[in-house]
Amino acid sequence: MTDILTIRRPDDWHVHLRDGAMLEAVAPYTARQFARAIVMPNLASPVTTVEAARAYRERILAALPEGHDFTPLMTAYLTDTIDPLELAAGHAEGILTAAKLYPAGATTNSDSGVTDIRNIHGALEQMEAIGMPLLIHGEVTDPEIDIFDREAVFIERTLEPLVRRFPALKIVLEHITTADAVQFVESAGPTVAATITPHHCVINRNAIFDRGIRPHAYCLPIAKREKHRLAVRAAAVSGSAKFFLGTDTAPHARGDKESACGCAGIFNAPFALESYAAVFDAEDALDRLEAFASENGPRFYGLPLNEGTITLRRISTAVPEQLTAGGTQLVPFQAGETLGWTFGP
Ligand SMILES: NC(=O)N[C@@H](CC(=O)O)C(=O)O
Ligand SMILES: [Zn+2]
Ligand SMILES: [Zn+2]
Repeated sequence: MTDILTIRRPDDWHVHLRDGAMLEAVAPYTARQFARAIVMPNLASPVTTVEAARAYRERILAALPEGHDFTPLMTAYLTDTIDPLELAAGHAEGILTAAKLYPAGATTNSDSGVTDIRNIHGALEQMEAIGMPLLIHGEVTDPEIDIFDREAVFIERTLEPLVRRFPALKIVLEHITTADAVQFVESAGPTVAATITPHHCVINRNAIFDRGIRPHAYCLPIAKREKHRLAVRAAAVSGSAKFFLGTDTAPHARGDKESACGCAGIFNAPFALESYAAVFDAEDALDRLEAFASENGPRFYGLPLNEGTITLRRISTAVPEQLTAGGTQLVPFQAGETLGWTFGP
């Protein structure tokens, strides 16, 4: 039995660091466990320009603890009117690592997102030409489509045609939640990959309605039925280079979650590696955690692997019921549970 697991320093390929007081409250958690993170651009005022990304990166760096060793990798928020040359300039300068497609209305702060994929064909052509990855929140927004089917229908209606039209475009289907997504990514060519969250490996949709309504288990894409959780979890631990770590840590203040119209998002940054380690351990796949957490992502993005290591020890960690930072109350994923692993440098 493995009790001490030392792996190359990992990265988080999907995080929401927010802004202002919330940024200061949450950034240290991600910086504690990860060397780099792909930072989502869905701020209240979305990050749509190189200047906005540069300024946001500065605010993130200013929010980090003294002596940190963390690099935020910035993304641009695609809109119907995004300028392809802005993306190219930001990518060439090393400010914009990737660009993010939010179908308008699909999730938190997506109102300025894309209303019709044809509106960004010019941007996608540009990105394909320069090797800039496209990151996708893959859900249709058609209100006729059942919320539990929105990812599968997006794959069929939008993603399949997109991959055919832009065969060289690097695409990351973010936070996959269905067997359909796993199957699509596995059967696609090497330009298509996916991130997997800890929560979609751990909970199915029953968790949202466990003896009452559970706002802290609500996120988008919403957790699906058990067979989908098992497929996503199997993909994460499979060893396939197409799947890598992206927590989708998405903090909202406790009061905004526990509300008549609660916000979507699960805050898992504080114990993300402990959560993933428990999953890989239960699947007898601890030997594959390093590839998932530290190798597959940078290889797909074409970035160097990190130097240095982190260590996970088989020592239990009690996840607190609540965390308070700078007056903000946050409920972490798996609050009140005990995880079998502890992260350390
Ligand atoms: N995942 C979520 O439920 N919420 C994210 C947005 C997103 O990643 O879709 C957020 O920004 O709150
Ligand atoms: Zn999303
Ligand atoms: Zn997200």
